[in-house]
Amino acid sequence: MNAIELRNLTKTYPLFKVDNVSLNVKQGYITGLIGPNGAGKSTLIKMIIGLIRPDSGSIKTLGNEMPSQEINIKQRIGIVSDECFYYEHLTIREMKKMIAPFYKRWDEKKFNSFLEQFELSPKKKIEDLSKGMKIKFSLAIALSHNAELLIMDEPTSGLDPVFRRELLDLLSDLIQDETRSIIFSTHITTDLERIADYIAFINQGKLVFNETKDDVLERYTIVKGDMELLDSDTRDLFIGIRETAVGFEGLARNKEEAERLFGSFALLQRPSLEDLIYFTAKGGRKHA
Ligand SMILES: Nc1ncnc2c1ncn2[C@@H]1O[C@H](COP(=O)(O)OP(=O)(O)OP(=O)(O)O)[C@@H](O)[C@H]1O
Repeated sequence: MNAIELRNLTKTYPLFKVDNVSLNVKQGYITGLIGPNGAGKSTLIKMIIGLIRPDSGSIKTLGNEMPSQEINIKQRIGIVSDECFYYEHLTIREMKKMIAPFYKRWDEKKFNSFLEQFELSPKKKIEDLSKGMKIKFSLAIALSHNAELLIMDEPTSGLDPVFRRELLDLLSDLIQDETRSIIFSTHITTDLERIADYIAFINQGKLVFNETKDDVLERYTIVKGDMELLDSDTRDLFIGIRETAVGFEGLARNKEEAERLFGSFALLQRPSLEDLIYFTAKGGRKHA
């Protein structure tokens, strides 16, 4: 089952295009959305939550089509973002009073207990909340109406390390019953290394891959070696290469082929998600 199904999604801006993206977000798992600055992550998320309309393509969320079944979808999803969708001059309590009646499955007790857990005073005005507090507030709202799908745009970027770790634990607990799903865009790739099951990688508006984290980190490899190992044939294996006075370091698209080509002459290491973004962006820029 898929929590989200994107088919041939396209959105064209004067200087940028989300280009024919098809992507399944699996139900019961955490999918991390990664990519360099300006890759199109927020644009994609905004299309999923109905803030902007695609030029073409289709979006199905929890089995319902956007935009025709948007109201039904909004009942069942939670959106977490530091972009404020609230009235700044209201207090947390006043804002909650406006939001809660919209949700059929609103749980007041749960909301109050999240406010306590997140150390948010209901008397505080939205405009006086820090970036991290705004994320905590939108998280409390999202978790208090039993959302089946959480859509999170950089939820951990404004959080201190202690709460960030707590949030990641909370998200891991949430998906344990396998009915809930989370899509989570972030630049803090170590968060995804900790909790994501799937990684969807976007670069320059195109989907590069959407696979399990383990498959991704197994398939690619970092290669470190002397410059004389690089010729026109071996260079083809690399998505991106960083050359220095003493040698090179690159991301190879196929670990087995790198092992066959370089044998014991180079050092092969498991990449991090950050390596994937760094070398893909670097490779793209070099050949642009
Ligand atoms: N309303 C708009 N009009 C024109 N261009 C836009 C608009 N919104 C976004 N863009 C452009 O679309 C591109 C993708 O932006 P987007 O915010 O989706 O990227 P992102 O992957 O979320 O980046 P970041 O990691 O920096 O947040 C950027 O080049 C941006 O300038």
